[in-house]
Amino acid sequence: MRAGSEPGPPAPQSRTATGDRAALAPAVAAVRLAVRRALTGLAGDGPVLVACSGGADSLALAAATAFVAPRLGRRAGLVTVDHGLQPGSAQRAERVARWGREIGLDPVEVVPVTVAGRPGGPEAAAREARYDALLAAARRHSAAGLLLGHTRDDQAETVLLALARGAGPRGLAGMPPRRERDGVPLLRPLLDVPRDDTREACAALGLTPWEDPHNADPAYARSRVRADVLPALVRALGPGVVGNLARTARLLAADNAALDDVAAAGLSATRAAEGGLSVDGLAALPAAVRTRVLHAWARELGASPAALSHRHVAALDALVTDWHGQGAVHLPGGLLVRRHAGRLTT
Ligand SMILES: Nc1ncnc2c1ncn2[C@@H]1O[C@H](COP(=O)(O)OP(=O)(O)OP(=O)(O)O)[C@@H](O)[C@H]1O
Repeated sequence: MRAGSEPGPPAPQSRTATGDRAALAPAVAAVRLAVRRALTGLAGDGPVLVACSGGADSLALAAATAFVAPRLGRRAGLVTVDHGLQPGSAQRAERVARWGREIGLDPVEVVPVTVAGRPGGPEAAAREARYDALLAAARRHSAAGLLLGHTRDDQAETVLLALARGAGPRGLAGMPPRRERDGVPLLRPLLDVPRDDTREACAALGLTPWEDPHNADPAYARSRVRADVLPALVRALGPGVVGNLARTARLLAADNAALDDVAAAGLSATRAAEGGLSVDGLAALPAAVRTRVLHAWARELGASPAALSHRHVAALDALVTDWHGQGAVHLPGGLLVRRHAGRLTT
């Protein structure tokens, strides 16, 4: 989590934070190109909103968006969330907002959130509060997209963390460059941009990013991956590792999309006329499709995706493939699924 910034004075060589001479820096050009690709062909007339913490990634993203969006005939704004968790966070958020207005972003908003009282650990609670606030701001402004600053390095870390917890293809596909959440298109234009480029772009533009102490805190698995694991892999296997991990995510995302389509058709085909799903129909499907059908069905029944685990799906699958008269399967949300008369039913 990053929650504020202190954009510094313009560097001597740059006239403004988005000025022409700064465009000579290759990193600035790389970030702008990535933003241009993400915004080209974007549907809707509303502004795009950059979610900006003041960290290097979202600062470089905001600067590039302020430059690119008007050239594509699109308004661009900025939202910064004040989690209120660290002393001075409100002032930091105000500085980010002031900088955003100075470089021509409009609308610009600081949104304070209350993290306490939300379920989960402090990081998860802050993330939930942040996304709620960002999505609400995007809806308020009828935004065509909410832009997040995740980089290629974030993607590589996500893939490694997924591998380490034994995730399936869905987890290994990492973060999508684009997806709809609560009616708002979330865009991650920098997923192919190395983190070093966002830092270099900030330096070239004379911006001083805020360094979130959480990002270096070894209490968090992601921080340890960032500080120790990825650098060790790069030392052992070469600098291509980061890009390769991100490519694995892209490849798996494409496979997932195709398999999800097949599973949607499989779900329709296995629905029983009396309700529930036909066991024979499910048994005839390849395992990779069947487990997706069961996952999609469980969600349809009301199991929350966050709480639905590999274990739940495996237990549903066992009702089909390892039937020995076992009892009902408990799904999150108090749902019970049992096998009866050749069908899975609630
Ligand atoms: N305080 C904030 N205000 C606005 N946007 C933010 C804030 N913090 C993070 N973001 C946005 O989220 C992006 C990812 O930030 P970060 O990696 O710190 O979050 P995270 O906790 O890993 O979130 P995620 O669940 O998206 O992985 C940033 O690049 C930025 O676009």
